[in-house]
Amino acid sequence: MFKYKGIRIRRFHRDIVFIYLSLMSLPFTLLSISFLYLIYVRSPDKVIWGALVSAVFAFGGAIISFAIYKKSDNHNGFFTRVKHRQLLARMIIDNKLYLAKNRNLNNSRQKIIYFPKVYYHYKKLIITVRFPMDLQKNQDKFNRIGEQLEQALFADLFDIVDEKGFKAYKLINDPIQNRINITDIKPDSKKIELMHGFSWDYNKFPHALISGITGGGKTYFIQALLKSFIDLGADCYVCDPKMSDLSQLDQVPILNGKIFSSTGQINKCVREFYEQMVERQNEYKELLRKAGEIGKDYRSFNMKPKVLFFDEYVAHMSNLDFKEQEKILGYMKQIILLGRQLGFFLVAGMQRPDAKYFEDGMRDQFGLRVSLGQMSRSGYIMMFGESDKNFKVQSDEVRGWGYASIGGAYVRAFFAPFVPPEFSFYNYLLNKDEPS
Ligand SMILES: Nc1ncnc2c1ncn2[C@@H]1O[C@H](COP(=O)(O)OP(=O)(O)OP(=O)(O)O)[C@@H](O)[C@H]1O
Repeated sequence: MFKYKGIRIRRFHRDIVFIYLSLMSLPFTLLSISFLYLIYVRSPDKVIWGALVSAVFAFGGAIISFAIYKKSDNHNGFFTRVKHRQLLARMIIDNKLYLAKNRNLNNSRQKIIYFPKVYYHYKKLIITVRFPMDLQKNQDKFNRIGEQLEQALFADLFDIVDEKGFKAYKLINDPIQNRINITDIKPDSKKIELMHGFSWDYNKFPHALISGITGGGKTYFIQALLKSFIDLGADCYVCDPKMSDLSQLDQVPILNGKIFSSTGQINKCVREFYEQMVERQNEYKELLRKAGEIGKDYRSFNMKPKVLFFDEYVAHMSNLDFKEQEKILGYMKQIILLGRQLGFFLVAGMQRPDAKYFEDGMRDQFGLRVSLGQMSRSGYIMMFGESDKNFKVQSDEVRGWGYASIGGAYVRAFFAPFVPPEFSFYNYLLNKDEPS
């Protein structure tokens, strides 16, 4: 079946921006020339004045064209995409990724006999660049071109797909542009949008693991998830041993009595959350038996989701004695294992996912994994496993940035929903009705 691969990159694309600008200025230039010609024919004595007016008009046209170009060269505008094509053409030409031969023995000028079939495709914020796998001289280079593409296009590589005859690199253009505001998160029974074009299907990939250096934005991101689940009508519980901003939320009716900070309270909360899940499991089995169906989940029986937010999970665990640790770990494993179908979700925050408290492949069971702020290579490996991702650092001015992966897919650059200074989470929750 025919599949649209995108716009083929041609040699002339190396100057495509200039070509577009010239075409846009052309009407102005033609009008100027016509005007000058008219003056010359009708009043030759005013030709100097006419030339001046024409020049100003043509120059104005060039400026307008340039202004349109500048305006459209951001936010994934038309010229951003034109520029990408220019960059790709230049990359192919400057790196001699084509085949050429001398025109003849006496002429050292070269004739290109093979220009690779590279395609550029852009849809819904995603750039796909396809390189040919045609056994030509550069196939090896095209197999390892991801990092170069990221740098040239100023984009984040999030997937590489092998297609028939092509290798497709998928990138997000300047990912910070896809950042959303905390007030723009509109969760539904299927997903929570975390960035434009990046949503978390929490039923399919349940539980979230969030790590981050101090000041990386963990608490803010946990707040964004808490807000989303509360908006969904979920029953939320918060364990916050650090007594951060989250602890203050105990004052709002919707979270009253559901925020825990001391070691004893937190252990009790985890145990009770687990017990509620076991209770629901029995109820669910009964309902399922009556309905005589399989393959359903909590949503089929109008059960509301329940979410346990556990910040500083590792710090809390390291304060417990061995016996208590075993107990909490046991509850956590069960919640992770059975929670999806029953609508019991876990959002765990920590500085580093210490392997000691994530035994038996527990880490891989977290559907959403997010690291915030700059982490060490070993920290990234702990979060996402071994990957060839090129982890870059953002400027100090940007807060709440990091990397994310859903369902073990390719790790991608992430910007947590932006929380503007005027947004008061406390006031927002004050106006929320308690879940029935
Ligand atoms: N998503 C965001 N939107 C706006 N500002 C943010 C965001 N994330 C972080 N910040 C800024 O960074 C600061 C630190 O964020 P936060 O308190 O979430 O860090 P943290 O990782 O929880 O740190 P710690 O572990 O030390 O508490 C915030 O006070 C805020 O100014």
